[in-house]
Amino acid sequence: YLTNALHAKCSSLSQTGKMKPNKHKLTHSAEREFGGALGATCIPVFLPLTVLYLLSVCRSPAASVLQWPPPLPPTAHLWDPLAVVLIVGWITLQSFLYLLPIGKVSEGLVLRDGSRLKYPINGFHALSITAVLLIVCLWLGMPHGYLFELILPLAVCAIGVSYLLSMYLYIRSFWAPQHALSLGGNTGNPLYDFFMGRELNPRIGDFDLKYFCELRPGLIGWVVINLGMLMKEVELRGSPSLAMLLVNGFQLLYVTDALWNEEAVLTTMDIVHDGFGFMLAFGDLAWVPFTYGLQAMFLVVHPQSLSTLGAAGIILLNGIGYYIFRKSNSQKNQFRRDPTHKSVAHLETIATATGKRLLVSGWWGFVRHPNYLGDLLMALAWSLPCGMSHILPYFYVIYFTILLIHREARDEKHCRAKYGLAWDTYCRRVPYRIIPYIY
Ligand SMILES: NC(=O)C1=CN([C@@H]2O[C@H](COP(=O)(O)OP(=O)(O)OC[C@H]3O[C@@H](n4cnc5c(N)ncnc54)[C@H](OP(=O)(O)O)[C@@H]3O)[C@@H](O)[C@H]2O)C=CC1
Ligand SMILES: CC(C)=CCC[C@@H](C)[C@H]1CC=C2C3=C(CC[C@@]21C)[C@@]1(C)CC[C@H](O)C(C)(C)[C@@H]1CC3
Repeated sequence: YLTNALHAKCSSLSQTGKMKPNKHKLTHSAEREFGGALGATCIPVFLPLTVLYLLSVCRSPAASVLQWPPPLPPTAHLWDPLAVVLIVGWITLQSFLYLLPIGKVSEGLVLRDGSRLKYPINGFHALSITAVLLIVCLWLGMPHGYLFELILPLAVCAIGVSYLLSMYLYIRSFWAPQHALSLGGNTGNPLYDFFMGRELNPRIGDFDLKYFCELRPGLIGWVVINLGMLMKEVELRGSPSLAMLLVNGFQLLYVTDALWNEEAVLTTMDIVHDGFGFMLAFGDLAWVPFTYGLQAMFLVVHPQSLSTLGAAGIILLNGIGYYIFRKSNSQKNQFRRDPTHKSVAHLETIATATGKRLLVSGWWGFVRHPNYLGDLLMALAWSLPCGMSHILPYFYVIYFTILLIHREARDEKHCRAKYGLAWDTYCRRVPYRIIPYIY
């Protein structure tokens, strides 16, 4: 209800706030997330250091997070001009592919001023063209395994780019009209707003910066780095291991799925609700490509032997996770886009005061976040090929559990504000959040 009141307030402000730099704040400090101003000050320092620490530990022979002193690299190993060329070249290539007039154009959800933004749906084309370019480069003899040596300078450079981008986003947001500002990132506290992001959908012309960063350079970069680790293994041992093939295959499936179903990202919390600030810029450009693939990097230095039965079990786990993840996400997207479609029309729903309905049967009647459950099962399957001897390859599944529990709580708060009593009824009908009978 508070959100709706703010929506109405912002729509009226939008009539006046177009030309002058905006200085108004839209929310009050009581609603701050991520530990408020203190969290927003510490996280931008702590997380970039965590990326560099994890990469260093992963490449060390012990690969132990408890190792003291930690195996930190000399500063000279953190910098290489080639990394700058590769990162700038990579972002330029992905921007060029984003702008290619191929694929369809889709509309996002209705914004506070009643308008809808248009988005190019050509992510899968971008992935395919990148794959062809990569194959040509490999065929011409490009030493792709060198990414293993270059990983720290690449990460430093990506972190630098995410800082520069966040500063640009923060500054330009003061010229955005009021209705284009996010409701959560405009408290008036510069550090907090820098972290959360002031502007909702910053664009340069038709180029949507948040949508581009969410799915292109980081996500595709992640699987390109994974392939680099596979090539490094081939250099060292003559052929890729089964564990490395599984990790590469699973994560490639995940990224391909995200780009194949690109349109679905238009209804996620990040695009609809969150501003574009340091959290997402750093998450998309540095955190995802350099920590989500730690398993492949771990396998280069710590080879694992995997039995056929073990591999079959892990493939089955990933398959089940993927099935739940895909089916539940597709069911909700289909329902939100067209509730009368034959695949969802038979499902039981409850009405809400907003006019939108909530599913209470099918996947969304099983638990309140079936998509998170599937995602978590996949996360576990990505770590298991690395064996049980180290905790480091399980970093992703541990971090992801924390992220999704926190995300679920944030979403719950938004839904309760949006749907009021209907949300409480839904929670009574579907009591478990992510894991049936457990959580
Ligand atoms: N790999 C990674 O790092 C990450 C992956 N993810 C994945 O991204 C995907 C999207 O996640 P996310 O954006 O967090 O959230 P969801 O896709 O789960 O969307 C939540 C929204 O769905 C709608 N909704 C909730 N319950 C119902 C219902 N019963 N019936 C109809 N609509 C409902 C509500 O929005 P409304 O009613 O307004 O439509 C709610 O705000 C997930 O699969 C998640 O696992 C997410 C974060 C990180
Ligand atoms: C620690 C830190 C800075 C966290 C920031 C969070 C981001 C890394 C994630 C927030 C939501 C994300 C999503 C995906 C990747 C990670 C981030 C950006 C996603 C693109 C992965 C692929 C999925 O299929 C997806 C498209 C559903 C998903 C959307 C959310």
